Amino acid sequence: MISVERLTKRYGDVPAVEDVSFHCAPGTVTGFLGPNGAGKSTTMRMICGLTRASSGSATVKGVPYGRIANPGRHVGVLLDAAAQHSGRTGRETLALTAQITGIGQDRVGRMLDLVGLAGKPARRRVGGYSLGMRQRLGIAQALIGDPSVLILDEPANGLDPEGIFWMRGLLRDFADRGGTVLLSSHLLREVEAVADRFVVIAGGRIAAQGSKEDLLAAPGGTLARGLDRSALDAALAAAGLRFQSKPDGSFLVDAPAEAVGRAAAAAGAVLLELGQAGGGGLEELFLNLTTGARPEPAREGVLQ
Ligand SMILES: Nc1ncnc2c1ncn2[C@@H]1O[C@H](COP(=O)(O)OP(=O)(O)OP(=O)(O)O)[C@@H](O)[C@H]1O
Repeated sequence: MISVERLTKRYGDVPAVEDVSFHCAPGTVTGFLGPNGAGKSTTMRMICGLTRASSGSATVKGVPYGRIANPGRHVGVLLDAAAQHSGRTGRETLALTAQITGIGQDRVGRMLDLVGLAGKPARRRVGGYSLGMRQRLGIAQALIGDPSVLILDEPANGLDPEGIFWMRGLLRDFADRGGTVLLSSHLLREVEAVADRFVVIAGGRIAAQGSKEDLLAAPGGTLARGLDRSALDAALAAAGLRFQSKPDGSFLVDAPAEAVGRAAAAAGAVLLELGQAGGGGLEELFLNLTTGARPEPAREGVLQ
């Protein structure tokens, strides 16, 4: 469990994070989303005790991170894959982490296997690693202590499509076995594919949070487009349906798709498109929430 309560960070007069609260439960992957400079990394750093909060608090498994004895056994953290020591090999890096964490060295080989760095890559110096390889090594470091919580800042950065697919499976499996995952990413489709909950932050404030189902649920209504705009307009009106026309020539109808289809059929209006409105997924949600003005404080599960 990760609990963040009214976390705030100011750099001088500039607020980087303001009044941010959310919870990540065991068995779930929480996608932490926001545009550049939104405050994701600062929030994650505060959770991990690397940046001191101006106010508010964060706990992991009920205690502040800094008070967890041997945190690597409980919380796997990957905040900056580029920060690894470039002179050590991948295997040496993991061996050192295992030693510090008090983990048997046998787990080093298992983790290298798991992240796809076994063999020759493990013997190479990290300085010669690609960003994707560093991310894999960072994930191995995060997992080596067999933690129940993972905090990962942009772990998919630099991974190729196969790597992203692999990581998605790894995180899903981790959560399905009862683990807690907090994951920030710019790769919206990847987050959409793996996360159960989203926390969206913009301008340092929570713009929305809730379950995937709640946040991505269509606002209701049916989107319809006809071959002849005025014919469909007349058909919808004749059926007594409430609707509004959109600038692109389609109609947003306050009725199920079947009713719209029947209205069009009854009037002989040819339909080119008929579907649920608002199916733009996470990308549309993200853009709606984060484009433009600084949002006001949000309520749980409610979009601003
Ligand atoms: N050490 C610092 N000193 C001053 N301002 C900072 C510092 N660290 C972060 N900031 C500012 O705080 C705000 C939030 O930054 P943060 O790195 O947390 O955003 P982010 O959501 O992680 O962005 P990105 O997606 O680009 O990594 C930004 O305006 C940033 O410039």
